[in-house]
Order: sequence, then C-alpha cells, then structure tokens
Amino acid sequence: MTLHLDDLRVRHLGECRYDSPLAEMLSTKQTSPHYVAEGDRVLLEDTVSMLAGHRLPPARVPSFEGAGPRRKIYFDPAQVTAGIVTCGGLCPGLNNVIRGLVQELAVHYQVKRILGFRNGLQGLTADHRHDTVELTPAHVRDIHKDGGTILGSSRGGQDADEMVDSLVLRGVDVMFVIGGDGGMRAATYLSDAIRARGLDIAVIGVPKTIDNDLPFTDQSFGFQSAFARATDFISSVSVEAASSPNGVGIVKLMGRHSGFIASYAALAANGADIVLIPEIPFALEGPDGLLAHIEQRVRAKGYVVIVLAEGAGQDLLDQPGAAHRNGRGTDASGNLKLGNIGELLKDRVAAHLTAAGLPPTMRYIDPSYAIRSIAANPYDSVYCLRLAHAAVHAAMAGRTAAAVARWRRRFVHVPLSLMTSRRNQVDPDGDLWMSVLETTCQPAEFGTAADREKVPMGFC
Ligand SMILES: Nc1ncnc2c1ncn2[C@@H]1O[C@H](COP(=O)(O)OP(=O)(O)O)[C@@H](O)[C@H]1O
Ligand SMILES: O=P(O)(O)OC[C@H]1O[C@](O)(COP(=O)(O)O)[C@@H](O)[C@@H]1O
Ligand SMILES: [Mg+2]
Repeated sequence: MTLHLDDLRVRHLGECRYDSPLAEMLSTKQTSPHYVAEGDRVLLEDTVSMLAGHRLPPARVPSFEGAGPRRKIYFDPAQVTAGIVTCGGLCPGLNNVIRGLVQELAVHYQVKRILGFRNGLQGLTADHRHDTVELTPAHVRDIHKDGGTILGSSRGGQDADEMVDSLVLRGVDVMFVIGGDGGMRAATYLSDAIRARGLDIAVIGVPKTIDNDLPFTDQSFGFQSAFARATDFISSVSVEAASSPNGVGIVKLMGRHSGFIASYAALAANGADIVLIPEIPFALEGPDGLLAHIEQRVRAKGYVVIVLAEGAGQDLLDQPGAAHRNGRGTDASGNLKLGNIGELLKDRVAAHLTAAGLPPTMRYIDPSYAIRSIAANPYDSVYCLRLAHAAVHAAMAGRTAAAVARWRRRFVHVPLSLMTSRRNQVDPDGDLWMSVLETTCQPAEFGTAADREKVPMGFC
C-alpha cells in the first residue's frame, strides 16, 4: 500500500483558541536536530532512494505531524475530564504510561478530573461505567515500580455506541486508550462513533504490545523490558544444555505473528544456534530440514540451543488431530489461538536424535507470562513517560483518532486507522534477520529436498 501525505494527516476537533500553560516554554524553540517545531513534519521514509522515488517537493512527501506541546490548545483545561483505559495483554510500562498521563494532565494542564476505567474496555460498558478510579498524582506516584496495570485489563468485544454513552455520561472530553492492535482498532471505532454523533471528545491511542507487531512505531513500549527478561531464560537454557550429554535447550517465547522478541532476545543472549519465527516457515524433515540441522549441531558442538517464537511453524500443527494442536479457534478479542509448537518440536527433536544414536538431554522452558508481567526497565520507563507527555499534548490540542508513536526516533501523531492497517513483522530480507543469521550461523531457511535448489547454505 503506497501512502500519500493526506493518508498521514490526523484529525483535529477544531481551532485551538486557548493559550497553553506550556506556551512560555515554547516561545523561543525552532526546529533543530533535537526538536521538531510546531508545524514541521517528520518524514515517513528516510533513505535517499525512497525519497527520490516520490518525485515530489519536500512539502508533499509523505510525513507525520510532530508530537509535542502547542502554544494554543483546543480544550480549556479547567473544564476537561480525562479518561484512561488499558486493554489487551499485559506489557511492561503500562503503569508508567498511566502515571505519565496523570502527572502531565494534573500538574501542567491542571485539568478538572481524571478517571481510570477498570478492566479494559469492559470498564466502558453500561454495567461497569460507574466503577471508575479517581486518578491523582498522589495516587500514581509509585505505580511505575510495579508491572501490570493498576486499572486492570481484559480481552473481549464491546459495542462502540455503548462505550460512547459511557464517555458522555461520565463527562469525558479526552480519552486515552492504551492498547495493542485490538485496542487501536477499538479506539478507531470509538472515535468513528463519536464523530458520527457530532461529539467533541478526543480519542488518543498509546500503542502497547510486547510483540512489537504494531506498525509506524520504531518499537512499542515494554518490548525492550520483555526481551531483556527473555534473555535470562535463553542464558539459563544454554548453560543447562551445554552441561548435559547431547543437550537440547529450547526456549519458547511470546510472539503470535511477529518474531521480534525471539530475534532480539537471541541476539542479546548470543547463545542460540537456531531462531524460529512466524515470518519464516520451516520444514522438519529432509536433508535441509530443521531436524537434520539440529543433529549436525549436536554432533559438531555437543549441544544445541533453539529459540522459538510461539507463532512459528503453526502450519506443522495444522493437520486435524495433530499432537499439540490445542483446538485453535480465537480468543474473546478475535485473536487466533495458537497450537503448541514448542511441545511438538521437543517431541520431534527427541525422537530424531534418539533414532540417530544421540539420545538427548532435553531442557525446555516456556517463560510465557514471566516476560511481560514485570516492571519496565529504565529505558522503557523514560520512553513511556515521553509517550504519555506526547499523548496529553495531542489530546489537549484537539487531535483525535490519532496514536502517539516514536518514528525514526521522533515523537509523532499517527492516524489510528493506520496503526491497524498492517502488521509489523521481521522482514526476512531486512538487516535484523541478517544479524540473526550472522549470529546463529543457521541457514536462511530450513527447506526440504524438493526446494534445496533455492535454499542458501548457512554462513558457517
Ligand atoms: N475489531 C475490533 N473491534 C472492536 N473492538 C476490538 C476489535 N479488536 C479488538 N477489540 C477490543 O480491543 C480490546 C483489546 O484487544 P486485544 O486484541 O485483546 O488486545 P490488544 O489491544 O493488546 O491487541 C478488547 O477489549 C477487544 O475486544
Ligand atoms: O494474554 P493472553 O490472552 O494469554 O494472550 C497471550 C498473548 O498476548 C501477547 O502477549 C500479546 O498480546 P497483545 O496483542 O495484547 O499485546 C502475545 O505475545 C501472547 O500470545
Ligand atoms: Mg493484539
């Protein structure tokens, strides 16, 4: 999908008439390498060839509106009630974002009231809309020290009109939705329903997911903390495998459709021989298949360490009745339920090595929720705070149906609909996957004899 400048424009509720309480701080600022001035824009693409390909003057090249405070704002802060909700799976940094939003809204804009809706979008239904938490700086002072979300979260669908009713009944003027692809989709429908009713309510998304599968953001908050924790498990499994006869270490990590956690954690731990991700199918059998490669590594090195994203190799579980298929279907939010590729791999590797005369010592770890239920690390803490600041500035300036994101290291406004228009995935032709191949020395693909012709050999 080719994007044009107009696709990247975010909606404004109307003219900004009020002086911002931050106006004085902004009076002398101009665009510099470290600051995007109000009215300036951030390029979508950043290579000479991609820019040249547009054949457009700079002002027409696709670009995002820069985030940050405006001199004039849309809402009168003294009249504003803000709402906050966290939805979907947990992610390190949720509490940091809540804290950042509350502090900025209360301390700098001095808004009238801040309401936290409980347990995800369920909190915006008729049954739960009155069970809110009154959020103040004192209430959120220390919450960043803990993982999870003080507001609670949930999966499962809600009616957009019912949610709008809740905002109207609770007098919410600016609503912050902290969520992943599902949450951004729900926020899009929410802002559409608000617009259809001609209401003056801003909806700002703060993209969250440990999977890092949301587009138009360099990396989603919490991702760094999550893969850092995953690294510990890879190191443990590597030690175990290396200390055992024919040791096989397998770590299965979260990542439904995107293998970023597996790739980054494997690079950080630097002990993995094989990384398997959803983006790159693999064959088990055959001379170029995964099992043959594992056998070769065990023979050459004495042990092997495999890092596996949970969404990898799902096609291998597709046959009806296949072991570890786990029924499939979808969860309450419509997300695909995955089969257990880790268990399948464990069984198949054990059977293969045993038949090859290399009875393995199997060390299998599935850290599961342990990588996402932790508090944010210092890097993510700073990132969350800055995203929260950007979200508040966007809302107070009357931006709506927009997410705040960091793109090419600048904070920008992204139309909400774009956040769900595609999925961010590891590019098999990109330099991240190249680094994984360089580090693990695995071949670019684990193919079968039939496609051996097109399968490149490993690097070493
Ligand atoms: N297509 C959709 N339309 C409306 N609401 C949705 C849609 N997809 C997800 N949601 C809602 O958004 C919330 C979060 O979605 P979910 O997929 O669970 O997590 P995440 O936001 O982390 O991706 C859930 O309450 C879910 O019902
Ligand atoms: O929380 P659940 O429903 O068990 O789902 C687990 C899934 O949530 C994730 O952590 C991602 O969730 P989100 O899409 O909510 O960010 C996946 O990595 C994992 O597969
Ligand atoms: Mg999701």
